Amino acid sequence: MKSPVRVAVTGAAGQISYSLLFRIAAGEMLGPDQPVILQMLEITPALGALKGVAMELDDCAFPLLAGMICTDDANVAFKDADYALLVGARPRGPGMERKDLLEANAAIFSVQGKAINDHASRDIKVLVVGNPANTNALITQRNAPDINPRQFTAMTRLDHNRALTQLAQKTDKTINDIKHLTIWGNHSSTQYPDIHHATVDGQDAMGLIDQNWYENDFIPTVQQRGAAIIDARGASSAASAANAAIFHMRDWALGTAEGDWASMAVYSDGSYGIEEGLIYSFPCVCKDGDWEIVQGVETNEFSVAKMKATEDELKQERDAVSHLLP
Ligand SMILES: NC(=O)C1=CN([C@@H]2O[C@H](COP(=O)(O)OP(=O)(O)OC[C@H]3O[C@@H](n4cnc5c(N)ncnc54)[C@H](O)[C@@H]3O)[C@@H](O)[C@H]2O)C=CC1
Ligand SMILES: O=C([O-])CC(=O)C(=O)O
Repeated sequence: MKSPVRVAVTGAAGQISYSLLFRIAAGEMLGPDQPVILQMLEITPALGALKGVAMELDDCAFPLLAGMICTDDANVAFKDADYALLVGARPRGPGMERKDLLEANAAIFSVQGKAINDHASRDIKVLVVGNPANTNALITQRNAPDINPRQFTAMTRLDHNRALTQLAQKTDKTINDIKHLTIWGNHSSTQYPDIHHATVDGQDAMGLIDQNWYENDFIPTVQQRGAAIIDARGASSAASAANAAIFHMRDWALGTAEGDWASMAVYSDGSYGIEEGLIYSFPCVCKDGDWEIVQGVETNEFSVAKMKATEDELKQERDAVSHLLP
């Protein structure tokens, strides 16, 4: 058995964490031979509810759960953390865009970035889930100047998974038949779900569907899926978001599937002409605990326009929080 690693989870008494924590403790994120210590952060009024979650974790008797910390102090939650999942933030309601949450949520991430900088493991891997996720990840990263910016990522895996299922259902195949699908850009309604390189059971995806379905059905369905869940459920997606967080971290730590890639919002190095330093979703391959942006993916005029539109939105979001970016 390996020695335990420390996993910090914020918003630990919220609805996403109620799915997430149990799967981390069951070994679904870091593997069946990796014990974990859960370091759970909440705001003070939610500490009672968090205690209840910790009691349930106890009652699961997970063999891999090597310890738990419940706290309302970010400096304690991130102490020596090897992984951090930043979930704690307000969710949107009907009729809102995710960027409408910037004002309510952005300050959380500057505080937590500083706490990570001062207390976490120098090798920490950070995933930001709380919305607007890409810009919150940027705020976190910029407030943690002593840590390599590559270690701060945001979640577009839920969008990736949504796109897989839409394409599988349309082509009457399973998600296991699909490879090389990409979500570019922001986790927002400007994201660009791209299937130009995707294959379905070895066949070119674009040859199996028509352009009208792609542009007017598939793309808007994936872009608006979060809002559709809010309308249907009366609350934003939780179990599917937790699942995507598990997949993102699992792939980052243990590697992406052979012969495929995953969508991850990562620190742009200028690839595909995207401004350096933005947290932008790219096709990524992970190996040995590190990610790499897949290079050489061809982009036509349609794709370039969509990639640029979502980049422009990220620049606007960044400019709106410039006071939080040291
Ligand atoms: N990136 C993505 O694909 C997705 C992102 N989200 C986002 O995830 C976030 C959380 O969603 P839910 O769990 O449904 O919300 P929730 O409201 O059920 O839980 C959020 C929790 O965070 C806590 N919290 C607030 N401020 C905090 C702070 N400073 N430190 C620690 N904890 C804090 C709250 O007390 C609450 O318990 C939302 O911003 C939501 O929009 C949701 C689905 C998908
Ligand atoms: O739509 C929302 O506000 C929650 C979310 O990010 C998603 O489900 O993708």
